[in-house]
Amino acid sequence: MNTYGTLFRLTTFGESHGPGIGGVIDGCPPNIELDQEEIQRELNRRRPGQSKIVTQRKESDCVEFLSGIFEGKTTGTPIAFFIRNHDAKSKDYGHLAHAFRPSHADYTYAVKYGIRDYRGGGRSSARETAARVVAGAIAKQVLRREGIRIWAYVSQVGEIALQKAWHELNPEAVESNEVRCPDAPTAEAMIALIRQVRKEGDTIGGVVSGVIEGVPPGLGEPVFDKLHAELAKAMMSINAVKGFEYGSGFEGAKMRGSQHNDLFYTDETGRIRTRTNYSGGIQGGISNGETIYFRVAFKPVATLMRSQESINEQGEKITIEGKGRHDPCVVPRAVPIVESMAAIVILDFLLRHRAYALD
Ligand SMILES: Cc1cc2nc3c(=O)[nH]c(=O)nc-3n(C[C@H](O)[C@H](O)[C@H](O)COP(=O)(O)O)c2cc1C
Ligand SMILES: C=C(O[C@@H]1CC(C(=O)O)=C[C@@H](OP(=O)(O)O)[C@H]1O)C(=O)O
Repeated sequence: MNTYGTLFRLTTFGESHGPGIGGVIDGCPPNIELDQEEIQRELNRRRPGQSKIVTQRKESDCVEFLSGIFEGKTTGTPIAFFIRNHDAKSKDYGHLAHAFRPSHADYTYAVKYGIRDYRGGGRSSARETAARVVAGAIAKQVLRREGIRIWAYVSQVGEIALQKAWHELNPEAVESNEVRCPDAPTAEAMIALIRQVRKEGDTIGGVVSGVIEGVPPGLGEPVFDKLHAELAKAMMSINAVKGFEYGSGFEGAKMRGSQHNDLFYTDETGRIRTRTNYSGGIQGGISNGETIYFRVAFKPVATLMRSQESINEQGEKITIEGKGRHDPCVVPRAVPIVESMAAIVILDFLLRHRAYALD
């Protein structure tokens, strides 16, 4: 479906080469003073054309709010918004009207619907994620009032992996370079690799790490809607995502219980804490009050600036030319998308948690 969330719900609409992209947020709490410039700043972090290592499509991505906000505050009614497309170059997609790009969504959309907007991949384009960033920026502002902070950063591009854990990093440094890795020497190496790959007409994958601090204990449902299950779904719903892990993740499979167990203690304020955090802040699908941290793996972008073998709608062998403006690596622009999806999930669970208490 085109809607996500239980109490804080986002519906998105639009295509990459249609008039624009937008959304409707239902269930946002009323009387929240919104900083609209901050929402625009978040969109600017995702915007195409923001640097030399991303797609060169030039969009201002200016968001226009149509409802749900009065005198700068949320009214509790649906918040509808629209972002107009200004720089779609649809002629770059003419050769794909009856052909399928390898590993994009052209074939699966054609087989599912029997009709597709081939221009820019239509609805399968990551342009849709602009709407998620608007909702995420609003959710983040609500969560900040609750002392919850969400941040993400690029921790890997190809084989270049940041060798520091989240707690050794300065979140303020994420925006200090165009790849969004908060460690300057690693960022430099990542940028050089993306430039090199782009020069070769190729693309490369990467990892975005996410951190959620200040989550109270008790968020999440115990069986199906486990907090980590919803985070996984939210992250896996982002274009080009191939993997999600939280806490010790796949590394945990190599460990023994005696190493992996997070031992409890009571701190000086009387709060129950754990000495280690292999659980990643979630036990039994419910937050335990420790920091939630996770990793999201993105594949290399499917559209290459070189020719590739493929087939057309008749199943005949063809060669697809590399054309248009594409990201050589998605992770620099995926950082605000990951933060946004995390914020939407956490706010939704916070509202669900509050619904348990009547006073
Ligand atoms: C921020 C971002 C930017 C992307 N840019 C491109 C792009 O320029 N070209 C492209 O072919 N795919 C791009 N993608 C990936 C496609 O949208 C994605 O591969 C496609 O929808 C097929 O879905 P799947 O890879 O999840 O199976 C991007 C993804 C993200 C998250
Ligand atoms: C437009 C955006 O990124 C696009 C994401 C995308 C894809 O296939 O996902 C392919 C390219 O689309 P187009 O060729 O139509 O410009 C990117 O530029 C955006 O993120 O706003």
